[in-house]
Amino acid sequence: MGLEFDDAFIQAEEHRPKPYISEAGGIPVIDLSPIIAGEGEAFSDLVAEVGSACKNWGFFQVINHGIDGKVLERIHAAAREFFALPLEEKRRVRRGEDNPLGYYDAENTKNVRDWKEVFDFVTNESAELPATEEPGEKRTDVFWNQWPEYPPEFRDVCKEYSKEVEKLAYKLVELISLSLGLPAKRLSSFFKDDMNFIRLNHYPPCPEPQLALGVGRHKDGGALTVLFQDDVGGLDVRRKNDGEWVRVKPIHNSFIINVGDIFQVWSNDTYESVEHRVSVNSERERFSIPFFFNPAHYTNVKPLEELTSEENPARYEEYNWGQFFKARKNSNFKKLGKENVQIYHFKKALLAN
Ligand SMILES: O=C(O)CCC(=O)C(=O)O
Ligand SMILES: [Fe+2]
Repeated sequence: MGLEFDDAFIQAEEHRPKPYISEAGGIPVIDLSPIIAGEGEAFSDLVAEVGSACKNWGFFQVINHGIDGKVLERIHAAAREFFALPLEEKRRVRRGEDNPLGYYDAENTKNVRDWKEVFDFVTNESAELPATEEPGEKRTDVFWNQWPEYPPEFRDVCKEYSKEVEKLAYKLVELISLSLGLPAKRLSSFFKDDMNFIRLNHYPPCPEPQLALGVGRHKDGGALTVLFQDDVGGLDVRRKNDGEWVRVKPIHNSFIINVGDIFQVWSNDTYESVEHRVSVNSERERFSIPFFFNPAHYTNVKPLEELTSEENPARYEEYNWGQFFKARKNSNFKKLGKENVQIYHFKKALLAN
């Protein structure tokens, strides 16, 4: 394995995981089977359940989501085989300054190195980002997928997975829209030229699991995350009611869903993007696969008109999603020594009355 423990991985004392983290009283588990009917009492109950999970937790787990267990097995196996390759082989599809997609083993979250290696790809084969508005420079960035030669089925398996998970993400966005009192398809057009990407995460056993994290505490910047994890466990979510870290208990073939920053802004803080992190352990490697469901890069994000009023004015200034994404990507790549962009930077100073 390529990772060797050094000081770059050490979290400040207040951010280190406690030796024991409770799985009790964790995030809600929601049965999605009423989606098939799409109406009726069970469906309305489902919408209400999704709404209260988004409001109280920002996170929930779904079962009976309609994705065949074999699809999950195939992507899990492909990830396992890819990360087991020699480092030189993985580095043939390495992420670089000009293209942030592919293999990478030196990502920082909030300027501390994560104990993980990743492989990123976009679901649209390539993705375009808006021009950088720097003096003397007008450049459009294009990201493109870099597919490894081994395992040979890797690309097809990734494509199969992305198609399935994208369908699920659309359904979840519809449920969340309904839960906010909006028409089911209210948000669909934002995702027309989406900028979705999938990350394969591999967290090797860590010699110092009490000092490091697989991913440091953060909030997801996009609209919605649909995460598959294996049965090892390690995802910790900050519980809203008391600020405690709770471990998400793995449920075989389930997905973990969380609303990202964009939903927080669209819903004008009705739903909140919740902090989470990944703890590692010294014995077992862990795999996880987040799908980040994002609108088109040209989307300007702001609170939805239907959800604001004179009594509940918009709490955020509009911001451009593509620029936000790019700023985040750069700060993950480089140790910048400063805070990366956050949605509270767009929060309006509201006059108290
Ligand atoms: O591995 C996990 O469980 C979560 C990873 C994560 O939060 C992320 O990649 O944004
Ligand atoms: Fe995350």
